[in-house]
Amino acid sequence: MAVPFCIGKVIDIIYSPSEQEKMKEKLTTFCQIMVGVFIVGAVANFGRVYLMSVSGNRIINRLRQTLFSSIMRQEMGFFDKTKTGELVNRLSADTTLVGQSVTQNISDGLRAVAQATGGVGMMMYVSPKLTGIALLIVPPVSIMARYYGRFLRAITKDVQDSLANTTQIAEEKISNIRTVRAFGHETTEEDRYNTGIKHVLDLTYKEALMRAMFFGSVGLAGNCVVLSVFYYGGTMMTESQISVGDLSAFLLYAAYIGVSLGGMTSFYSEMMKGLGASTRLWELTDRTLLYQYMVDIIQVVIITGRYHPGGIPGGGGYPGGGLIPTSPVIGNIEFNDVRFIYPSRDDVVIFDKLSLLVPSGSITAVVGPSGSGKSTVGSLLLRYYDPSQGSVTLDGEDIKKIDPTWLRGQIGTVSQEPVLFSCSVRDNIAYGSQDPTTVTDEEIYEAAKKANAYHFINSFPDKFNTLVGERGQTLSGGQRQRVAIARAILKNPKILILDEATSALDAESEYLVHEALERLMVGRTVITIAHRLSTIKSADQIAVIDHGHVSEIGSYSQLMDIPDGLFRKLVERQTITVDVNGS
Ligand SMILES: Nc1ncnc2c1ncn2[C@@H]1O[C@H](COP(=O)(O)OP(=O)(O)OP(=O)(O)O)[C@@H](O)[C@H]1O
Repeated sequence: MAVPFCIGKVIDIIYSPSEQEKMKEKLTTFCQIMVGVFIVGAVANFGRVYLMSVSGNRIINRLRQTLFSSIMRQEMGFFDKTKTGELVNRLSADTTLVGQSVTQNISDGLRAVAQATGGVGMMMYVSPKLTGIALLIVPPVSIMARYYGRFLRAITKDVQDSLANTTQIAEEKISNIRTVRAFGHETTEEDRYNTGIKHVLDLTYKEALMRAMFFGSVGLAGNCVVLSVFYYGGTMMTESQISVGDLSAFLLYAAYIGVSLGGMTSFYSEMMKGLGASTRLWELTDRTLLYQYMVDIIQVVIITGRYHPGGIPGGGGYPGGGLIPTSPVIGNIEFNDVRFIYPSRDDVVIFDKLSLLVPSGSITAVVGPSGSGKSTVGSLLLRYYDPSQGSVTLDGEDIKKIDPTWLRGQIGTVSQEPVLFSCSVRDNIAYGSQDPTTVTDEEIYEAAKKANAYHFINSFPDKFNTLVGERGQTLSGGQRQRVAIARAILKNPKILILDEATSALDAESEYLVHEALERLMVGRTVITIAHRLSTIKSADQIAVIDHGHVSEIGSYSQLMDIPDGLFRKLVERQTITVDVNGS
């Protein structure tokens, strides 16, 4: 801010009637001062750019961490409603936009504000009268900025929402490219994506129009002010109210302010964009951090009568907190008059007064028509969801009171379509352990052997280091199942939930999977959602779920003896599959 002042002084020195030597001396002093000012300015600029970039990037980093950890802690109902692509977009695009607002923008904006404030101060010092004229720009620009800011904030929110939508389309279709291709819908999907992107483009056209109008108007207002200053300043100089040096300095300050006004305008618009984009981010982070946290804490206090500082139960999906039973798990599970409705579909009652006792160490086969709620039994036991009425108990303790992480640590699952992560076979098996980094190779091999997976893994060129591709798609269905079984074996849980694959594996694969499962089931409490007659026959009890409750329960022969029984009908209709070997 010293530069225009110094230049003004230099001009006055040049125009002042004094001796040449004295003038030279004064000039040298001023130039020396200016060199000093430039050096200080350069160092300050370096510090500003470097520190603001570093701190800004740290803010983005922290924002991403908070958002991801918030997503990880949401309840299952949230994931039923929210799409993956949208969340990925929030994590990448929205955080970047908010990040840009705080990095580059705050730094440039603060600089512009400081420059404008300093400039006005210096102008006041040089000529209060002319400053009064220059400041006439403030009211119209403020009014415009207010409306423009509101508009920009709203439209940025819309743009980010639309972008999240299109990312969602892309993510879903890319990750399921096989299905898209099998149905020959590549062009349909392209069109759908293009429609989404076109919507984003249309919104940005609107934004561009407003932005152009705003910038144009502010520029015009600025130029009018400069013109007025020229006019009045010129008049004042002819009347000797101001020196030529002061007028030059004043005009330079006005130019400085013009530049910083431009900076402030883009600072303001980027800030509004950042605020628009951040709306959804805060919604997501606050959802857990405040609302869910409070709800869960209150829930724990009501249920357990105690306050658990880390105590956020897992009905909300939140890991950690709740009671950790000190006695070893026996494995008695009981569903008592459970009523359950999925949060994302609140008009359909899935269970009403469902009661089921699963004794420790026994195998219970859950059967029933498709959509009757067999898999939901497992979801309730894992506390992905909580019943709205009734309770699920483990060894007599309501699982709502128990620390969900601990609870899930006692339960192993092998689902119909086991999901593997896109890492090595080894890492996928090690994922079964509470701390995958401490698992030894021997433990991995042992688990793979028990799961009948050792030989096929060793036949791969990279053996246990073979990468399985996204969701394990480079493995066959039977191989995926056996890796999932190895993972469950490594976990060594007291309780097992098996969701039998409905799609038939070939005889060899079927045999190997079946044998591995039999080995896995020994000495554990097992709930198996069974589709094959052989699994059902080997169960200690069979529970038939129909119309939201257990309609029949007993052994295979007991249920087959019920003349008009549902189980008998299911077997006769061959809804339950007879295995390849005829059992
Ligand atoms: N996350 C969810 N949100 C809303 N409704 C759901 C959800 N998951 C399942 N449902 C519904 O709940 C009902 C029971 O589903 P569930 O998967 O438990 O049935 P199932 O007996 O295991 O079916 P299948 O034998 O066909 O696998 C179905 O009507 C299903 O549409």
